[in-house]
Amino acid sequence: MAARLSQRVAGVRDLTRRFGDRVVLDGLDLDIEGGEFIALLGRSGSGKSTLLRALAGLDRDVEGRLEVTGSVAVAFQEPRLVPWKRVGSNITLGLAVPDAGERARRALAEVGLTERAGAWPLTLSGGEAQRASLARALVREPELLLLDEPFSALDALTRITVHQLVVQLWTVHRPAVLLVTHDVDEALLLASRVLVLDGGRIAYEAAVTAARPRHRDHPELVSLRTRLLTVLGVTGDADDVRTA
Ligand SMILES: Nc1ncnc2c1ncn2[C@@H]1O[C@H](COP(=O)(O)OP(=O)(O)OP(=O)(O)O)[C@@H](O)[C@H]1O
Repeated sequence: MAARLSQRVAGVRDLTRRFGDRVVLDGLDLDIEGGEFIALLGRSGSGKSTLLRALAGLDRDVEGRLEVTGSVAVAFQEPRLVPWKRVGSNITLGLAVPDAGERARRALAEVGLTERAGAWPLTLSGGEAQRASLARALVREPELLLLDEPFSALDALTRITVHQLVVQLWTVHRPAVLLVTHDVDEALLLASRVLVLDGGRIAYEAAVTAARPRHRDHPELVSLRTRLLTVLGVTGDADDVRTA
């Protein structure tokens, strides 16, 4: 897929989402440029998944303007593989292109799952299932990849491996990425722009310019981490970077 840097793939203006009397998104504005890697932080219940669902076209009850110009793929916290289809068939489920099989083969190879193409989803480890979920998203060659806490259920070591994989896939394919996460360090290690959702709007944003692969002790990340924890209202041990 060709790089589509600097071309807007999504534009959101005055986006509002109410659930009964509760206003979760309150006139939110956001532009997503082609090829950028955004991490979206915010306290639990601040509306991160609600925004992601709106961008994915999964919520028709939002008010305001929402323009998504590129193709979109989503990966969720749980891999959501269909248990009665083998891994290879899961990757291309609903994909109506003539070269679906070849695309699936390539995508599985990219996430290191060639050997598991014929396996049943329930026999995969958590990390393998999440990699299959990434392959299913990639095979659609999205211009906007929406990731809703896809790493949060993984153990620490697997999470590091999958982080590296995501950066590698992003570097090669260059979709714009919107990653919802609770983890400030994850946001700083991966993203080129970090947003904080609060009060129904983007309350804070910062660019992250450090070269990848990044180390959490990089001075830019250290200073951004402190700022983000303050914005998120996290007090106490500064090493405790999970916000919920
Ligand atoms: N379908 C729904 N009906 C009623 N309320 C909802 C619905 N979906 C979300 N909400 C409410 O909207 C608020 C924001 O939810 P959302 O899942 O977007 O938050 P979040 O920031 O992703 O939270 P978390 O970090 O805990 O996953 C919550 O208070 C939630 O209860």
